[in-house]
Amino acid sequence: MIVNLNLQGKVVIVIGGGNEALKRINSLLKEECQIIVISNTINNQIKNLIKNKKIKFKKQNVQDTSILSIHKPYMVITTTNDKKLNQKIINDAKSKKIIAYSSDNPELSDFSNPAIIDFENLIQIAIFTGGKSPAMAKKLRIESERVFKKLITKEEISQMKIQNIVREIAKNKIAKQNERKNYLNSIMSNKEIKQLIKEGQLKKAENQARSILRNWK
Ligand SMILES: C[C@@]1(CC(=O)O)C2=NC(=C\c3[nH]c(c(CCC(=O)O)c3CC(=O)O)Cc3[nH]c(c(CC(=O)O)c3CCC(=O)O)/C=C3\N/C(=C\2)[C@@H](CCC(=O)O)[C@]3(C)CC(=O)O)/[C@H]1CCC(=O)O
Ligand SMILES: NC(=O)c1ccc[n+]([C@@H]2O[C@H](COP(=O)([O-])OP(=O)(O)OC[C@H]3O[C@@H](n4cnc5c(N)ncnc54)[C@H](O)[C@@H]3O)[C@@H](O)[C@H]2O)c1
Repeated sequence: MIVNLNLQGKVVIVIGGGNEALKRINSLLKEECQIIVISNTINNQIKNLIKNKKIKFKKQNVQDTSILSIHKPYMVITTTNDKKLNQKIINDAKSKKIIAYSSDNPELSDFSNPAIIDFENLIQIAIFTGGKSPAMAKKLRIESERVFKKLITKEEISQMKIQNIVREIAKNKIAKQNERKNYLNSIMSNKEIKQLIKEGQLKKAENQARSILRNWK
């Protein structure tokens, strides 16, 4: 089942510092969680992230699962090239009710990683083959990215940003969900707002949406 995990403010440990660790760190960076990398070596890109204070680093040769009791993470991702160690970590994490993922063990992991098409961290499209062919997931991601980039316009992304703002206000202002839906749809199809978005006048478009909300009966 594809779900979206909320990791905001949570501690996530990544064990290992190679290419696979980097892939996992890059997707975690969008989640506003606290990332701690534990490894005996790290590649240059991870080094840069540490230098820029995006992630924390503990140089350590991991031999047992004591790091789980020490750091008490919400999630652990193990990416070492030592299959036995990865397995030990993932098993102990499960017994401690920590969400666990191992790059070399999809069967034991609590979640998997689809190929993702991302638009400004506002829209994500996932392609998943259920472990049948990650390489095909990547190929289809690259092909569909081209199509979706044509399909989803800059104006629609701006509309989404406005919807996000006025939707929150509407939750307090309009009691009935059905009415809120009508209001949000009216903003989406409002010609004046569409025109302002087209002209790049986003603040004016937002104010117009706010004004319609103020007068909504
Ligand atoms: C989609 C993507 C997302 C991401 O990684 O974030 C992703 N793998 C990608 C690429 C890729 N991975 C591998 C190759 C080489 C070809 C090959 O071996 O097949 C390529 C292609 C390349 O690199 O070009 C090797 C590989 N992958 C896995 C194993 C272990 C195993 O199968 O046991 C091994 C063998 C390791 C070894 O041999 O040591 C397992 C998984 N890989 C998954 C995701 C999950 C299933 C997703 C699905 O089914 O759709 C799953 C189950 C992991 C999980 O649980 O999350 C990302 C593309 C991102 C993009 O560019 O968009
Ligand atoms: N899921 C996927 O899509 C996918 C893709 C490629 C590879 N993999 C798997 O991911 C694993 C890692 O791949 P990689 O390319 O990052 O490998 P790598 O060899 O580049 O990196 C392994 C890292 O783990 C660290 N490490 C190893 N033993 C350690 C220990 N005891 N304590 C601390 N750190 C330790 C190493 O220092 C290194 O930084 C492999 O097992 C591979 O099979 C999965």
